[in-house]
Amino acid sequence: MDVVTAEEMRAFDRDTIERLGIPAIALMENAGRAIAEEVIALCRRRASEAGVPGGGMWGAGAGAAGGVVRNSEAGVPGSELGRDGAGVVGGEARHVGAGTARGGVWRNGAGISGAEVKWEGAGTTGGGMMRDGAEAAGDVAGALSGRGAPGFGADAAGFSVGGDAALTLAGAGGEHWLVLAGKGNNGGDGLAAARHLREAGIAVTLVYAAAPESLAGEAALQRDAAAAMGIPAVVYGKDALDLAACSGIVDALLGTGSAGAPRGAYAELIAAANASGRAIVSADIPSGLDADTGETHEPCIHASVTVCLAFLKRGLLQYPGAGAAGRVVVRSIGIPAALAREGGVQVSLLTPEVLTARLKVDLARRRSPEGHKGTYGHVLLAAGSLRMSGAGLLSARAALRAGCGLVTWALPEKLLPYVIGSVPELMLAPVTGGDGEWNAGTAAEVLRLSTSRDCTAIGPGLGRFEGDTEWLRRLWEETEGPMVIDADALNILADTDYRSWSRRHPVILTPHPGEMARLAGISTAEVQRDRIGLALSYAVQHGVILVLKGAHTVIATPEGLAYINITGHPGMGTGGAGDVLTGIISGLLAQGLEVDQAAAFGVYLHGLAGERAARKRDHPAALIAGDIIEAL
Ligand SMILES: NC(=O)C1=CN([C@@H]2O[C@H](COP(=O)(O)OP(=O)(O)OC[C@H]3O[C@@H](n4cnc5c(N)ncnc54)[C@H](O)[C@@H]3O)[C@@H](O)[C@H]2O)[C@H](O)CC1
Ligand SMILES: [K+]
Repeated sequence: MDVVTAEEMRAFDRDTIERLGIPAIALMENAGRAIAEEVIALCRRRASEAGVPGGGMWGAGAGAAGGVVRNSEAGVPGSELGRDGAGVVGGEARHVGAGTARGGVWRNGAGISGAEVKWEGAGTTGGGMMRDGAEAAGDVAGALSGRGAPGFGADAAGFSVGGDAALTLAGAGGEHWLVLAGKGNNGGDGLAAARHLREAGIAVTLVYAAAPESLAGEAALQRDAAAAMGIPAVVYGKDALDLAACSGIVDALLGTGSAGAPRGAYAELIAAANASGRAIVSADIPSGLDADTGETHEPCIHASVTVCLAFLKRGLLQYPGAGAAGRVVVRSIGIPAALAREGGVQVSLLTPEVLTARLKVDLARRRSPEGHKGTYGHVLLAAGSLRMSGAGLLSARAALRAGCGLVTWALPEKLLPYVIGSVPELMLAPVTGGDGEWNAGTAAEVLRLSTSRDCTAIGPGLGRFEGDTEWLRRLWEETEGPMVIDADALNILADTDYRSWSRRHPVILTPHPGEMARLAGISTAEVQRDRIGLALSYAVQHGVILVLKGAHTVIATPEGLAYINITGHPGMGTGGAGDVLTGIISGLLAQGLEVDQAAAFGVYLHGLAGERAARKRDHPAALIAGDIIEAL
């Protein structure tokens, strides 16, 4: 799945309209439908969670034709809102109960609109106007003939008609949604959605953030269509408004055209929507979110669901924005996905499909029946010190669990007696250093060890020592095979300009935000401000694979590509989890994966193992790094 910036989004929008000839209004209609479908899906989920039969919050029977539906459960008068000003003034909300007869061209079950209605079973196809929405979720033929829905056997001779299930909500009569509409196209999306919600029998009131006459282009067209349908509307600041007096809110205030912190009415509506306690469905992005960096301005919508249009936006994957979006659903609106590939989009969500199709990773990690430990490679690990011996053990064990054949752990000789037998599968290579700490004189020994290993990992529990920069430079320039640099080895790099160092084999750096801050010479807060942007620029400038750890780890490559991982668990914020990741990545490298494959797949597996390990604990806080290894 591609991940885009606001600018890329606008370019693909323009290309679709101008080159492919798809009218902008068509895209907006599709956006509106997608938003409405997700609102209806939320209503269904909410109703089923409330244990209300019939799929609707109030049950199919409650939707009496045109009747006033009171939703006593939520303490919110259902349809009275638009009638007597208990909530929203400015026109009456027309309440189309589920039972109200009205025509409507049915869409096929897949929810794909089309002029033709597909007749299941009868084998014939043809257009047709069908009865109202009461039977929408059921089977019209069955209802018409009074018999049950056609199954097999005696009833098979009849035919059935599927309805537009995605835009139908049993018990819709009790729902009343407010659509907060900005004056841009995000607002236009919301206005289009309002019509579809009305079609589903849901009462809707539009809340314009700006004077409706200030809308232009497609948004103005949507405004007029909504008015022509008699959808009630109020203007913020002119009409009385109580955002809590509804059953849900569509946030269509600001989208990718937003700049800076929300201002004026927009800011006030965002704050009021958050304060309402009502479920909020955001169009494209939560209003107040920076679509590129994930920065949340003050105020920013906290959505239950974000219906992201066409392509996933970078800001929805980066905290704090990722924490404001709720459940993110990416919906196609008619902009071809291929435009992202053709347009050179750099960032992908790290999914199994991306691992397979773009990184060519064999997720099954198939093994030859003739394989032996030599087949699966040999990791050299230069790590551990008297006070941090565990880091070496964790990395070494993780490499073995990741599937490599052999691991040699080079460690200060004084540690040896204490770790012998800790991991029987591990080979130990003591290097000289009397006091249990590393020293600059060990570079030659590590280099000698590296000549017969497939990759080298340096850093976990290493500590700092006199001459460590020159020590690392020798290893950087002279070790064979790919190298993984972590922990204190990263701090050594941060203290020097290593871009002058020569390197024949690729390098993976695995900093957490604090180590990244030191590497980039900025504050940790600045690192977190735009993780994707920073990781990409650093990886390209320094010619390394950069694994910027944290919630939604970013894997960036020297070629300017990035993958965003979303496996993992907050319980993984525990000492040693990074050492485990270093081991996993090294173990994959030893098995012959390329550096980008090993980094991305290693992060992905590390996160999955963390999720699995957390589930095994009574509380995820009890998760420790070793649990992650055992869950691989
Ligand atoms: N593929 C697409 O790009 C599609 C986009 N769609 C929707 O359109 C919006 C982007 O619309 P745009 O008109 O560019 O801007 P916005 O609607 O996001 O709002 C900008 C609007 O608000 C004013 N404004 C900007 N910043 C602020 C602020 N900080 N405070 C207050 N007001 C602000 C500004 O003056 C503009 O008037 C995209 O997100 C999609 O939802 C369609 O779906 C079609 C395809
Ligand atoms: K929005």
